[in-house]
Amino acid sequence: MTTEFLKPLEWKDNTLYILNQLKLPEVEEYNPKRTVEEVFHAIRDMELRGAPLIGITAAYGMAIAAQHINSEDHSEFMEEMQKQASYLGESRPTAVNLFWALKRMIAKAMTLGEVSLEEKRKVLLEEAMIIHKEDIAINRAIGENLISLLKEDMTLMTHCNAGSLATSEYGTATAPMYIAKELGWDIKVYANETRPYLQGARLTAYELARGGVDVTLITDNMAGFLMSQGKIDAIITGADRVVANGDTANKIGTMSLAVLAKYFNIPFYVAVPTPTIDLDMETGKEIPIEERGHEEVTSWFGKQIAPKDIKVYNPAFDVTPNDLITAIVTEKGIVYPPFNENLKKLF
Ligand SMILES: CSC[C@H]1O[C@H](OP(=O)(O)O)[C@H](O)[C@@H]1O
Repeated sequence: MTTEFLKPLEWKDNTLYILNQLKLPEVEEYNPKRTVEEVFHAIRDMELRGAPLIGITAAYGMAIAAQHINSEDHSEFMEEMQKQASYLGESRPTAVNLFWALKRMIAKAMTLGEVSLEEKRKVLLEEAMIIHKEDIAINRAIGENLISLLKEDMTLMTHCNAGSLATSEYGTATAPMYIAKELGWDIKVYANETRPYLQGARLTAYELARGGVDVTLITDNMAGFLMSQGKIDAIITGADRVVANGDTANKIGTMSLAVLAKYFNIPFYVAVPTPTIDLDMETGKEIPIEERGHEEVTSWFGKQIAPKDIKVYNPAFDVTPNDLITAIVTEKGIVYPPFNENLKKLF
């Protein structure tokens, strides 16, 4: 039996509708985004989030940008498209998928010098839809590659949300979990709540339970204790940027899990589509780490949970050193160390 997934976005009636993840799990509300500014704020304010989904949304944002350009002159068209791409590129710095999608849309636009403005708009919308459709196939392939590393009765742990609410359909880290369920395997999953935005509690627990996967929610500080009890067979996370030597940026707390996994000798897998791999960066030291507002730590939806003016440090990501990663699983195959030699073979 196949899984029915929540759609984090939908292009309908020439409008981009985005599921507002800030309201999940209580409310499933889709909001229309008709301007580049609206798309920018949806990404920046995390109405939607997740590296691949950010890329897909930015691609639709560039299609929307084209609809607001009225010049038939190609150089004027490209100048405005570049401007909008730079603007969207300022929304969030860590997930390389954003920049990958923007570059791909600009490259497509550059090939359209000889066609009408109307045709440019049509082709760019089609390109965004292709990027979206490709992501669905990529995630299924990641799941099929990753499940070959698992056994039917395993207990897994995942961090943050790298599921259908961060991508399309199967997700990346969650892809083998959904496929295992479809195969009738007895896979159990522990989802870490993932402070401060609570992607695990609000999104992963929600989507896996909704999809019929056996999921248990824990707070982040329980992860090590579970591992010490021998209850975790493997840890699977997503990623926001994997660089040439395999160092991996992902949600804050991921690196701590990888250290614990090493200590307790538990396999640590990173599930990632190739657009999340950035070979232009040699090591994780180069990855820009987004810092977000203090209010995400001191309150939650208006409920003050810390002193209002307390000093706060709120990095949204950390970088897991490549030597803590067992394998990086992509749609093109499973990559083992030495990552600085093996990742580039994917391209
Ligand atoms: C497959 S999603 C990748 C990645 O994105 C999430 O970050 P955020 O929720 O801040 O966009 C998280 O790090 C996921 O693992």
